[in-house]
Amino acid sequence: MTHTLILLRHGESEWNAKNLFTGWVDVALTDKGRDEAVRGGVQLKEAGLLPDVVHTSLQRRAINTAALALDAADRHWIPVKRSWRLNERHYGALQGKDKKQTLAEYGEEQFMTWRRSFDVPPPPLADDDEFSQVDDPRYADLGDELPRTECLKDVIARMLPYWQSDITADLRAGKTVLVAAHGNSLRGIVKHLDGISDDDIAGLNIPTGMPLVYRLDDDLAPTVPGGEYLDPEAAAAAAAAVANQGR
Ligand SMILES: O=C(O)[C@@H](CO)OP(=O)(O)O
Repeated sequence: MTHTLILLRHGESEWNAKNLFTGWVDVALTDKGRDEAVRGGVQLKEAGLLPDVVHTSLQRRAINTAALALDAADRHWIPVKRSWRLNERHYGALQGKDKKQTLAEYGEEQFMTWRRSFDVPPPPLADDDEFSQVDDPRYADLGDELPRTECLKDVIARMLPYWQSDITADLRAGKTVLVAAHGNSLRGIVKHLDGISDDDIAGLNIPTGMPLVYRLDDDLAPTVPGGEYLDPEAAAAAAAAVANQGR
């Protein structure tokens, strides 16, 4: 039996458009981002890929992307499950900072270490920072698990328990599963699925609003490594633009 998993990064957010490090800051989609989400849903419908269940983060850019895409695919009625474990990587003290200015101030090596190294997190965000989540009611139950910064390794460590408990359960039950999440939480899922090395994952970027489809075998291993974008050319160009942010 083949299992179908669809990964969808949210459409362009207001801070993507402004080129700011975002992380756990709960910014909205832009008009372009909403259009991307609708287009992603139309593509799913045209390809006959109809989700039976959707998993999202607790952040409005992913939540609203899922709603818009599913509405466009006539699947707005399916069950929704949400978890903070699918949130974007917490970007620590970089949250709210301009990517171009950060590159100019700290140089290429430090900038790329913070953006794409596997195990070096940015400096932690202070609890009294305007972009902190310490008083956010949606994370009130997290206690000591509430991050102040994360590297990709940390994201994978907090994402995998949810992958194993909830997402794989739906896949094994034969459901077509949509995961609407974020650039770095989805990079974590892709790294896990494709067995990408800690070094090589630095070169993988996920574009906004473009469904990435994985067909998985009984061991939940991809039958096509890397999965398949429904519009591969547009996805490659958009992923290159993500890689070049700050330049
Ligand atoms: O700012 C962020 O939270 C992420 C995703 O937009 O950026 P980056 O691609 O630089 O990790």
